[in-house]
Amino acid sequence: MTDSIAHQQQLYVADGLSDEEIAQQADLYGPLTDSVRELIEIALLTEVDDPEVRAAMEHIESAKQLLRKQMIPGPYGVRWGASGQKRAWGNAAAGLRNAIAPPLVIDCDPDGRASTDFHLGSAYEGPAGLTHGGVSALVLDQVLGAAAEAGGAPGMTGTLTLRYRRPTPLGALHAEARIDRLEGVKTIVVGHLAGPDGVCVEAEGVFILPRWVRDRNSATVSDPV
Ligand SMILES: CCCCCCCC(=O)SCCNC(=O)CCNC(=O)[C@H](O)C(C)(C)COP(=O)(O)OP(=O)(O)OC[C@H]1O[C@@H](n2cnc3c(N)ncnc32)[C@H](O)[C@@H]1OP(=O)(O)O
Repeated sequence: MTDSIAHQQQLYVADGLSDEEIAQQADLYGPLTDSVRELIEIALLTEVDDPEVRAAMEHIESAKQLLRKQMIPGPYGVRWGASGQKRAWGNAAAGLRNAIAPPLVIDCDPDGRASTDFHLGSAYEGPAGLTHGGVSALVLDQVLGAAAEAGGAPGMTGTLTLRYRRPTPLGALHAEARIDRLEGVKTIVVGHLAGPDGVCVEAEGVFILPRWVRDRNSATVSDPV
């Protein structure tokens, strides 16, 4: 086993938190994440002058010092509570504690479907006024992966194929995915990202449970994503 796989395995943790403790953490840190996300947008768009910018930076520096007093060594990893509730709170697309995540709140169906309605603000711009193509890929990777997981055939993304059919606006968007078929250890998922004028990006993903997960029986590390 390579060092990188061993390191990755250590980040799948059953920490035994109760649902109540998890809800308390979500209530505490979720609003912090929302606030930082809002700060990103404000920092991007503000046009205040030098004194206000300098004063704001001092406040931000104070906040950083407060929050740094006690830290996870990082990264967050994936954790399961006592009831089996999964927390991928560091996830770049959907993590409750990750301010760069849009965030996606994904509805999942055990028949292998997933969908999400979400909003992308100015921080996700690529071409002027439009969503960055890499952000579209991020969203679709996550939603397709969630469909694979929901259908009981999770995996890491082996291949993600995208067709950008029309520009994706910023603002209110929708993404959905479904398992198309299973081929041995591969789960093939199809989906799309749509704006108010229809489908903008079509996607097909091949999701594969890594060999090290396939080879071991431990329930605590049965889900690599
Ligand atoms: C709810 C959560 C949603 C999360 C969504 C987000 C998911 C992610 O972003 S994951 C991060 C991005 N992906 C990665 O970093 C993956 C990196 N790659 C790997 O870890 C490995 O190459 C992995 C797991 C894809 C395959 O490795 P391994 O399990 O050893 O494959 P291996 O046993 O050689 O091959 C198994 C089968 O898959 C096929 N295969 C292997 N790699 C790929 C690939 N990249 N694409 C397509 N097929 C592949 C093989 O041909 C073989 O097919 P068959 O059974 O028909 O002969």
